[in-house]
Formats: sequence, structure tokens, C-alpha cells
Amino acid sequence: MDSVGDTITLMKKNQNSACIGGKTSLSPLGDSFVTQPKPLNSKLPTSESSSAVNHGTKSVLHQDGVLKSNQVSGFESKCCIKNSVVDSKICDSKRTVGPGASRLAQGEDDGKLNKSSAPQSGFNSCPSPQNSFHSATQSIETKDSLTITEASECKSSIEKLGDIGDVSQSFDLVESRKVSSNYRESTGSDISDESSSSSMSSAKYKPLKVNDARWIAIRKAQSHYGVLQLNHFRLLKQLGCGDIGKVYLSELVGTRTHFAMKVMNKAALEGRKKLLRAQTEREILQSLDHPFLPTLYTHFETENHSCLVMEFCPGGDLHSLRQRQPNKCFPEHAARFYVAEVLLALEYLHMLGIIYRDLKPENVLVRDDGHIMLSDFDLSLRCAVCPTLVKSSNSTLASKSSAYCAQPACIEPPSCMVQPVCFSPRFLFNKPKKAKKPKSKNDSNNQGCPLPELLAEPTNARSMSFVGTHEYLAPEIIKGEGHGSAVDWWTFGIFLYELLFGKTPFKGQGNRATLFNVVGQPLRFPDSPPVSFAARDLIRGLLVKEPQHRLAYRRGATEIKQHPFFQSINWALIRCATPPEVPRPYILTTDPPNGAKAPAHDVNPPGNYIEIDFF
Ligand SMILES: Nc1ncnc2c1ncn2[C@@H]1O[C@H](COP(=O)(O)OP(=O)(O)OP(=O)(O)O)[C@@H](O)[C@H]1O
Repeated sequence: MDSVGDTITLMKKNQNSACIGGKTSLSPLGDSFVTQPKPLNSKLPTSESSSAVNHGTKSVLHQDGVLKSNQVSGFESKCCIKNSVVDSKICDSKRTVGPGASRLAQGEDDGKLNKSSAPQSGFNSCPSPQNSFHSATQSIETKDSLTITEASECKSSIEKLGDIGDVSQSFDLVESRKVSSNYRESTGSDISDESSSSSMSSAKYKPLKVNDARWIAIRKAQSHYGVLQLNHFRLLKQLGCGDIGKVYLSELVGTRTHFAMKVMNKAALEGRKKLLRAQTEREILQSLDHPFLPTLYTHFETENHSCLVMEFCPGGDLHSLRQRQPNKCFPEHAARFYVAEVLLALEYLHMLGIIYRDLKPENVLVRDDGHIMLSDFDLSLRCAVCPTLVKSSNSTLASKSSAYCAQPACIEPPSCMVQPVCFSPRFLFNKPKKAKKPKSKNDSNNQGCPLPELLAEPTNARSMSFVGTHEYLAPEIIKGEGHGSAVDWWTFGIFLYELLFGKTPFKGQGNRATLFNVVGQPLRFPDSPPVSFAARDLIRGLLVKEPQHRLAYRRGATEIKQHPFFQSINWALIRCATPPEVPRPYILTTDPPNGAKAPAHDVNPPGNYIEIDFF
């Protein structure tokens, strides 16, 4: 095996062929606490597909990441998918605010919000909400350190997935863990040792991945090679460029399984004080197991780079997809579909104590089956969350005063960190003892058994960080008041607004004006396109400036799910719903020009390569 080192070899576009398409085979995940839908597709990857190595073929990459090959004559060196979709994000201008990103007015407007450019006079001269901006600037100035502080103060609600030393052993365990994988271990720390990174992201508690062909391929490769490294992957194409790394379409050599590999330069990260962010992102990714969230298949370090190997989404992002809609707006049914899936992803994240903080169409990727994947966790905040019974099965509020879970209060008992799937039975069978009330007519009609309602949201978490995207920033972030999970519901409202109207509601001439509008301007709807009352009502509920009065503040995602806008959504079966648009298959021709068949273990098969330097 050749060591790639700091220079990574990027295969020429027309050398390997991969085409993405096919039908979904998403695994099931219980809908919050209430439903456990049947697996959508339990048959899944065939050994036939995962072992296929065909040179001189035209290949179709299916949902499970495996190339299904059809013999074709000659070569095809075309990309039949909207290349523009995939390429359109490469190094595009970003809307994200964060350390090192274009925070507030950095580089835009007059730059007065920047620490070094005497910001306060600009803010102090403004009426009403302006004083709040003053504190926003303070937040900005201390952002990096605050982020570190909040990270170390918050005990992680995310399991710390230990490295698995024995590869073959861990591979064997995949099946047997199907049954016992209903909960995650809690950890007392959310900061792992940077030096302890390994190429193994644990499948320990990822029941959805058991039959995933990509997962199986990674496991097999790990048992064959030991720790996976950069040279076990062939980089086929740059998919995008983020604030802390570049993302490449890559192939696990000899397997024809494809991944999105995020490559980050460690020195650059360190220089820009972003090591912690990168680490947070990796740890969050490791903990996820949800149909609408990315899977981290493995991660590894080279001398200079840190690499995350994730699920590849060939459909581009919702921002690009919206640009291609008539009038650059999604029809209401399409918007409903996308926001509903995003809602489930956010709900799951909140249950894990993760506040996402960077929702925007650019971060919602489209899988080849048309369902979504929420990506990009480097701005997310982790904190503890304690599931709280809001409404018992007899429809009574368990306790108004204890209906919300304050972040610090939950750190102590490790039992706080239970998997959502454990909630339902636990509360169903341990109803709070209450004096029995005589049954009303309505109660008896109710079959006596409405499902209990739980709140598992870091609602009361208090972060002072100034992160997000200007047009999407919640007022409490701008005002520097401290924020919890309600910021995600604000951004959710902006997100729905943008999908429906093709623009965000508070956008000003520049970033600074936008921030003033968010804090001080009332919400307005354009006259066109016509949007239903229910949609506008939902947006109004979400875009309430005071987080305490915002929809979902009290009862979390459940409140939003119950809104009439989502009346037609079957939450438990949304993964079976037909997406508004399924991306056309993605084809890359990947055949070596001489038709030579590369051995499965050959990490540098013959052919032309482009050598590129990162950063
Ligand atoms: N799993 C994936 N499948 C396909 N494309 C991806 C995937 N992940 C990322 N990309 C592409 O790479 C781009 C960069 O992604 P990345 O998450 O590094 O940065 P970002 O979304 O721009 O945000 P940030 O800079 O804050 O990290 C994305 O915009 C997207 O186009």
C-alpha cells in the first residue's frame, strides 16, 4: 500500500463510473416515543452487490451505497446527474456565522460589529432593540472561548463511542447487537482526547446500520486492513468546500461503495482555533442513528489531516433545489414534506441534547431517494437533556413546574441519557400516581388511553455563543441573552418561510440591517405566492421573538407536529412517503482507460490521477 501522506490523489472525473439511483431502503426508526413503524425495507444489501467489482462497466450506485453494475460496451465519460447540483456548493459564499466564518458584519456592511472595528457606537446609537446588540458584540468577541467553556461545562448527553480494538470481533458483534442496542451509554465528558481518534466509529448502538452495505464494506475492510487510512479510499470528485474542510466523493477501494469524505487540515484547524469544533462535529456524528441524519462510517487521522467518512448524498442541497423550482419557491406540499423530515431530525437531536443551530436550506441535503439528510454539525451545541413527562396517558400535566428540564439539573443522574425508544414503555407502564377523577364523557370516548407526552429538549440550556446564519439567527442569539433549543424552532420557522416564499423574512440590505430586522421588525408575509393560512399560522407561531412564547417551547417538537399544517403527515410512516422529487441517477465513469482490473487490495490502481494539495 502506498502512503498518500499530505498529498491526496484525486482521480480524474472520467475514470471511475458510479451512478446513483434506485429505491430507498431506509431503515426504520421509531417515531419519537410513540410509534415503532415496521421496517420499510428489511431485505437490504446483498453480498452480491457489496462484492461487485466490475471494470469496464457502467455502474449505478444505489441507496445503500453499493454499485450495481451493468456491462456496457466501451467507456462513458459523462456525468448524467446534475453536476451543477453537486458542484454548485463548492466554495460558495457562506451564510454561516461562527468563529472564523463571516460573523456579523465581518467583510460585509461596515464591519462595525467586528471587535476590532469599534462596534459599539454603531449599536448604541440605535433605538429599542439596539442595546441588545451591544451584548451581541460582546458575545462575538468571546465566542471561541465561550464555545469551549460551554462545551466543557455541559456534560455530554452523547455517548462516548469508544474505539473498538479488535476489528473482527466488532464485526461479529454487529448482528448480535440488534437486540441489545436500545440505549446508549452516557458519558461524563463531551470532550474526547484528540489523540485517541481511531478509524472505527462504533456500530455498537446503531441498529439502523446493521444491514447497511456501506457499513458492512467498511467493517470488512477494517478486518482486512486493520485501521483504515486515507490510502484505502479513492477520491473521485470534490463535492464541496466548507468552513473547516473539503468534502470529496470517495470510494472504498475494492468495494465499489461510495462515501462523502470530509478532509480537514489539522494545522489550519488549530491555527483558527477550530479543533474543538471539528471534534464536536465528529463526536456528534458518531452518536447519530437516524434516517434523516448522516452516518459516520469511520474517521481517521493522517499526520496532517483529519478525515470523516460519511454517507454520500447525491441530490445536492435544498438551496440549489429551490433555485430550480418555478419562481424559486417550493409548492406547499413539497415544503411540508421537507420541513416535516427536518422536524423529525431536530426532534431526535434535541432528545440527544444537541441543539443544531445552523438550519438553512444549504445544510439540508437530498439523498438519492429524495428524502433528506441534515448535515453539518460543527456549530451544534451539546448539552444534557432530561426527558420530562409533560402529559401523562390520562391527559394530565404531570407537573407544570417541572415540565421543563434545565440543563444543569440533568447532568447528575446518568439515567437521563436514555434512548428515546426506552421512553415509551417506561412511562406507559409507570403512570404517575394521581387521584382518580371521575371519567367525563370525553374520557370514555377516548378509549381512556391517549399516549403520554414527553419533553426531551434542552429548552433551558443557556449558550452565549453567537453562531448561526444571519438571516436565520434567533433574536435571543443576537441579543446575547443566552439561548436553548428554542433557537432551532425559530430557524425552523425561517426555513419554512424561505422554502415557501423564496426568501427569508428579515433580510436587510446587509448583515447588520438583517440583524436589526430580526430583533425589531414584525413578521410580514408577501402577497405572492399564495400560501395557506395553516402555513402562515405555523410560521407566525415559530417566529415569535420571545423564546418563551414561541411554539414548541413548552412541549417541544410535538407541538409543531400537531399543528394543522402537518395534518396530512403520517409521522410514523413519513419515510415511506413519496418525496416531491427524486434526483436523477448519478453516473460517474470510473473505468481505468486500459480496462485493467485492479485487485481488491490495490489502493493505487493503474490509471491517470490528479494530484492535489489540500489547503
Ligand atoms: N454527505 C454529503 N454528501 C454529499 N455532499 C456533501 C456531503 N456533506 C457535505 N457535502 C457537500 O460539501 C459541502 C461542504 O460541506 P461541509 O459540511 O464541510 O460544509 P458546510 O455545509 O459548507 O458548512 P461548514 O463550513 O459550516 O462546515 C456541502 O455544502 C455539500 O455541498
